[in-house]
Amino acid sequence: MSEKNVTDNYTVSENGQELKTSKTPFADAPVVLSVNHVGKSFKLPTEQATGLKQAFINWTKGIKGYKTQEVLKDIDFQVHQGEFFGIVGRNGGGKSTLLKIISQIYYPNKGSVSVKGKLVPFIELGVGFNPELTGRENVYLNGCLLGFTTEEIDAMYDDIVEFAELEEFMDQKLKNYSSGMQVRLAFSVAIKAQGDILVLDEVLAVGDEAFQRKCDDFFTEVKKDPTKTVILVTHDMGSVKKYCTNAIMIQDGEIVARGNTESVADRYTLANIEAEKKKGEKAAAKVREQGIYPNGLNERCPILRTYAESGAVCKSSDTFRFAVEYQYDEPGDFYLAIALHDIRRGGITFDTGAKTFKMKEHGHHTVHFEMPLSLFNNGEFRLFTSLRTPSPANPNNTDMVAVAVDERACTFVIRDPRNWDYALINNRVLQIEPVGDDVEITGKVAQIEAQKKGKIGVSVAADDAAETTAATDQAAKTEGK
Ligand SMILES: Nc1ncnc2c1ncn2[C@@H]1O[C@H](COP(=O)(O)OP(=O)(O)OP(=O)(O)O)[C@@H](O)[C@H]1O
Repeated sequence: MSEKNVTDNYTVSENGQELKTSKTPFADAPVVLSVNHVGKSFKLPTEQATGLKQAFINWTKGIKGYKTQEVLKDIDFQVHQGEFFGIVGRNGGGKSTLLKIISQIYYPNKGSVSVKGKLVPFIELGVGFNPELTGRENVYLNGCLLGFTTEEIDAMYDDIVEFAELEEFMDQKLKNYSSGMQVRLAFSVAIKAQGDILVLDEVLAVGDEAFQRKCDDFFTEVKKDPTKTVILVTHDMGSVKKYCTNAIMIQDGEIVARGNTESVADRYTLANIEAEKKKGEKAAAKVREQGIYPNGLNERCPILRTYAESGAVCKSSDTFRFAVEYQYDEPGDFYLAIALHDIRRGGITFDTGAKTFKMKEHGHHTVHFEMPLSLFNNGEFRLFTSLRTPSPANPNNTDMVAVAVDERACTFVIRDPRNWDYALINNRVLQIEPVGDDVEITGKVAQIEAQKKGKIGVSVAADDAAETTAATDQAAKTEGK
């Protein structure tokens, strides 16, 4: 794996292959967090000695009674002032451990961390809060633990309470708060405290929809402030792309991708898809060996899974190829129906219909399909396949025998710099035409039109993907919420 100095260039590298490099706009800002070759391991107990005699026997046999788990291996990166820095990775990769080391909750076994400025962590709920104290007392206690003076907390108190929307509850004991209210208070203290570096584990930043919207607005604002630095651990690639200026991906305690947020997000999505595929293969093997049927399958159809045969991160110009593996031994007609689910927006975007694909082969078989993606804007999609037989009561209808869900469904994403993110269908394939002469088509759509008519030979630049009017932006924002 080759990596460039993140202070000068963004680099995503995997198996020695550089994916993308560009100059970071924060390269000239001072470094506020430096994580230098950090390593961390934990001792996990294996055999416990029940007494001195056993301890002695274990010692003579060289049995230590614990094994060492290396959770972080040589983590090395820097964060500049003003950056919104994302840390992504699959479960158990070591992200929380890294945040705890950055926040001085854990010490590293090797390497060092240096922080310039006041660092405010929000990584473990309940730390610094006492259920027996009131909301007001807890704000002061927590502020004090974060290193603020009483005068400083006085100055930010109203802001914290207003953001948490807990004005009427501040004199109640924390133990009487709902869990959502506790999260809101803790989160508000963290983000409204006048720190320089905010360290956030996004998993904790939950709340109702209205509160999430406020957090969303806060992130958008803080991103514009060149004096504030945010370190965010998240599993949501939408947040990474929306807020982060730079990101790393941690896998098995190592940085496997760093830099450009798009590339890091794609790397993470691919890792998830790969892991899902492996789980699907394992489950299929288990069915064959042990006759255990996973969710959606049964003894009539013990195998049904859909998997990508082309890359799972696609462009609009790609044709997505996928396969469906099934086992069905009963005589008679049977069909495959395929539905396309839009993960981000919800809902079924497309359905082949129950009787479109009649299968010719019984037994254990794999069939292959392809689907052009030219219609869609950027998004995340999932293909669900069901195996169906004609309904005995009405042969025009079908009954579902089995359905491929969970890791047996197939996920793919469309990421194309020419596309917009918020609308489903791209404006190279669908346009609304004005009737009459009182509307002029301008901007990107006019360029596409002119291109189609052969008036201009240039292609639409990637930057145009960002071109949108304030009105449509607002509409999309409202829709998204
Ligand atoms: N105090 C501890 N003692 C022993 N093992 C620990 C401790 N803290 C973390 N681990 C182990 O370290 C590994 C990484 O955990 P960590 O919580 O850092 O991962 P993560 O990437 O944050 O995961 P997630 O996305 O699920 O939050 C796990 O195997 C976990 O069991």
